[in-house]
Order: sequence, then C-alpha cells, then structure tokens
Amino acid sequence: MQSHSPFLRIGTRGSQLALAQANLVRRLLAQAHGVEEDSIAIQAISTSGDRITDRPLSEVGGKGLFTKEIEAALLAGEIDLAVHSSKDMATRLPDGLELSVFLEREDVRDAFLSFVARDVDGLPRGARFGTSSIRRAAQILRFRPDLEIVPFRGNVDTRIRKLTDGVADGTLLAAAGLNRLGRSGEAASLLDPRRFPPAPAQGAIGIEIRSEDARTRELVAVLDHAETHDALRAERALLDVLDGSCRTPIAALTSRDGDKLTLLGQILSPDGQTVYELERSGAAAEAMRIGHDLGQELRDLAGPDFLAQFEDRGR
Ligand SMILES: NCc1[nH]cc(CCC(=O)O)c1CC(=O)O
Repeated sequence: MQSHSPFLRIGTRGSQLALAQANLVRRLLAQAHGVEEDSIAIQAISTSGDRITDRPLSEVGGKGLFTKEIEAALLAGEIDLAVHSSKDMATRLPDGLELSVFLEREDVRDAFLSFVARDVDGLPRGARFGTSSIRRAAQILRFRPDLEIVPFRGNVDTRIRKLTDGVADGTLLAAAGLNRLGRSGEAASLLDPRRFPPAPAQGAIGIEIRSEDARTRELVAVLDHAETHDALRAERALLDVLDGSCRTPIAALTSRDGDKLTLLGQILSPDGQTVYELERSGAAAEAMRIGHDLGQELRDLAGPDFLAQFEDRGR
C-alpha cells in the first residue's frame, strides 16, 4: 500500500523478464531524479499473450497480444508509462500513445541453448529444434534443412526443463533476455548476427507514454539512448513496410560508424530455402527513411507472390 501518491506508475507484463526490465527502469529513474525507488510503483498487468501459452503466437494474432491490456491502462491513466520489449511492439500504436524512449540496447544476438551440441552446426542429423518463432525456424532450416522444428514456448526455466526432458535438442533465446535475468551462463554459444540476424528491435527496452503527458515525457527522456533510438527508428520502419501481420520471417541488423548507419534486412520463406537480403547505409539522422526505403527495396526484390503467402487472409 502506498501512503501517498507515487512519483510515477510503471505498467508492465508480469513475466520474469518483463518485471526485471521494469525494475531496471525504476532503478534508473529513481537515480536520475533523486527519489526513493519505492516512490515508483510497478503494476504487473496480465496480457492475452501471457494467457495463451499452448499455441505459437504467430497463429493467434499480431504483436498487440503482449501490449493491449497495458496500453488500455495507460490510456485510462492508471499508469504513467509502460515498459516493453520493443521487439513485441506493433509498428503502429493506438492513437494518443507513443514510444518516446529506448534504453541503451543489450546484446542483439540470439543465444543457442543445448545439452547435446555447442552450436547449431554441431547438432546431430535430424535433431529436434525447439522454437515457435517463424524467423528462428526459417533461419535454422536455411542452414540445417534436416532439423525438425518443434513448437517451444515458455520462460527460461521451462525451456531448459524441456531441453533436459528431451522435448528438443536445441533452442534459441534472445541473449538480451538471458543477460537481464542474470542467466547468460545457460547459453552454449551466441549466434553470429550476420549469419542469423535478430528480430527487428531485439534487445531494446522501450518506454511508452501518453502523447499529451508532458510531465512523464520529460521525466523519462533522461533514459533515452540516441544511438539505440536511431537503430529502432530504422528497424521499426523496415518492419512497418514489410509486415503488418507478424507472419513474415523477417530479421534486421543495424550497425553504426560515426554518423553513418547501416541497416541489413532479411526476409525468408518459412523453410529457409529462399532468402532475400539487402543492406543500405545513410546518415543516422535519416534512420527512418533508410528503414522505409530498404523495406520497399526488399518488397520489390521478393515480389508480390512471395509476400502474398504471409498475408492475413482473415482481414
Ligand atoms: N518474443 C518474446 C521476447 N520478447 C523479447 C524477448 C527478449 C528480450 C529482448 O529482445 O529485448 C523475448 C524472448 C526471446 O526472444 O528470447
């Protein structure tokens, strides 16, 4: 119970990783503004994505699944800011909301977890690979078409138990999530991000606020990391052009050299046997344009028939 009204109210999902991220944001905000950590409230909000655990999320609906209930609380004024994994965010937000801050990015790479091999190439022929991510499945099948993909969800402990139980011989998790949970030691190895580019926005915590809330906007602005924000502008613009449904296996990797930003974009067929990949560079100030243009070029390269296979036929 809070005896007086809190300095700020953070909304988040209730998963271990989401709570770790919200706690990180709380600690940084308390430090930046010289307030006690417990003057910043954290409200865990259950989302549809958390409740549906038996099916791949790409089958159930878009990325909004992890954010809908949190965004409703934000719009209703029950919380002041929402802390998200940017990777789970749709590219178009509800009216009145915006992603105004991106914290400095964690490791963007995927980590390989297995008790039978040190890396993907070391898995035995025909081994079972656990992932419910269409991007990860396509990227793995590209190099290892012999592997059998099995659905795999749950938190770090659930996944490790499934590996121990032999449900799968290997799986992938974002290194960022493992690191934030203090579990980086669980990884057998980290994937080369040029061979296996990560999901757009992977590894970056985003803060969402009400557009009209000037007080919160100013309070959270200190946490924004300019270089991460540029990369996220580019990657989210790419994603916006290529995929409204989140059924497309799509990957992106941003690199930076001074003021120059380079964006690698990749789209794959679900079996990984067709891969379109392009890279474009430009001034970091043009990040959004670079992402948008690269998305258009990838669209043109792949052609309408290729992209049509991912369209949401229910719409
Ligand atoms: N799809 C769930 C999700 N959303 C964000 C992360 C990891 C943390 C991050 O990318 O910031 C994860 C888990 C995973 O992919 O291993």
